[in-house]
Amino acid sequence: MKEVNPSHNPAVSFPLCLIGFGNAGQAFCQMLLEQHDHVKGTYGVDLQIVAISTRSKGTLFDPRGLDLSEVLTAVREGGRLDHRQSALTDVDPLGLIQKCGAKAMLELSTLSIEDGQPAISHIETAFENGMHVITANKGPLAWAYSRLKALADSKGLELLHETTVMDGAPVFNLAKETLPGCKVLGFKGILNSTTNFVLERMEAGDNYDEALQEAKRQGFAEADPSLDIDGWDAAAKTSALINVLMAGSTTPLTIDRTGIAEITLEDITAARERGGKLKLICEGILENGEAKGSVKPVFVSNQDMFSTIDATTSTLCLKTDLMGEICMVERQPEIQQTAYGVFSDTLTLIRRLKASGSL
Ligand SMILES: NC(=O)C1=CN([C@@H]2O[C@H](COP(=O)(O)OP(=O)(O)OC[C@H]3O[C@@H](n4cnc5c(N)ncnc54)[C@H](OP(=O)(O)O)[C@@H]3O)[C@@H](O)[C@H]2O)C=CC1
Ligand SMILES: N[C@@H](CC=O)C(=O)O
Repeated sequence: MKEVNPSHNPAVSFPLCLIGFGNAGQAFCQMLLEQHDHVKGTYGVDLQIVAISTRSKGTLFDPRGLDLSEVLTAVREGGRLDHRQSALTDVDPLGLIQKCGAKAMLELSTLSIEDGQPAISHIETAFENGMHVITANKGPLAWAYSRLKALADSKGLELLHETTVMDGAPVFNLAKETLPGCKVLGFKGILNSTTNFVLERMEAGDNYDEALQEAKRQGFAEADPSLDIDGWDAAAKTSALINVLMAGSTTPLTIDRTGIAEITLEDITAARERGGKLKLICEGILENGEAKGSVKPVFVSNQDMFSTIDATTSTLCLKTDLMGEICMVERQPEIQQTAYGVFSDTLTLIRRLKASGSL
């Protein structure tokens, strides 16, 4: 759909606050730099990042909007955000969310598998301060989705989270927006790029440690890659899918989880000799009316579509009551596809606000 700013009115300023400025935050800002004028021309909205918080690289706040090009150069060249002294602040993330005056807070901080914190508090504080929320961090969905969604609804605010599973591929949008009347009864997928990549490299005879280093270098491994290897990231995604699409109340701890740490070259060779591969499979099922999840390495035969899911590629098959099974494949995503997930949620938010007349 082509939407053009029809009124030729001056663009409406739309300030954003970023909590977290690592691989995803920086890639999103790069995309925003490139797409800013297009968004302004199409939607009549002037997207401005007014605040950025990190754990160790510094915090920035400028209500007039930060110069993204300068910020990106500073962090890439010096590893810190101190490009302009006047924008530097030492306020903590919650204080920054309270004072920044943004219309939306983007939660792009590190996954915390034990409890989803402090990202859950960041989101609650944003809602308490009248901000919409976009999260790439799956912890809050895995630990507190129904509570956060209820809070958002009670305040007439949006909670958007497309990036949490399969980056920018429209997984949640597919189920929520394009399959009216359909119930999701279960799902099966390969949802963790790092483990899929490492297993494939091991199949090719490469060294496990080198494969993991490469996943870190390319920016898709978690800050603590044991969260990928031990199946925790996949468990958080499985939990998020169950909680959002199947009205479940799981956490990563209630997902039946086995990672790939124990898989040996002998296991991989044995799978090849049996005519297949080992893949880390995520599943959600309904058992006696209760939604349950599992993550485990499974033998997949070479005739199975899942055996073609190579490198960082991921896939998800949804089992529905009225539309049978629908599968989506995200072919070899890079960090740009993560950035697109956040960018697409930003546009979804703008479109919804415009449609409801609140922008
Ligand atoms: N990378 C990917 O391909 C994808 C990532 N995701 C999710 O997106 C999120 C971000 O990922 P990514 O950018 O790769 O992760 P990074 O580790 O590269 O970046 C995380 C950022 O969050 C900051 N941070 C951590 N804790 C806090 C805190 N308490 N307060 C403020 N800032 C904090 C870090 O600060 P500092 O810079 O000082 O370390 C860093 O800037 C994660 O939750 C991840 O699971 C989702 C889909 C794909
Ligand atoms: N660490 C994750 C990144 C995206 O969620 C992965 O490897 O899939």
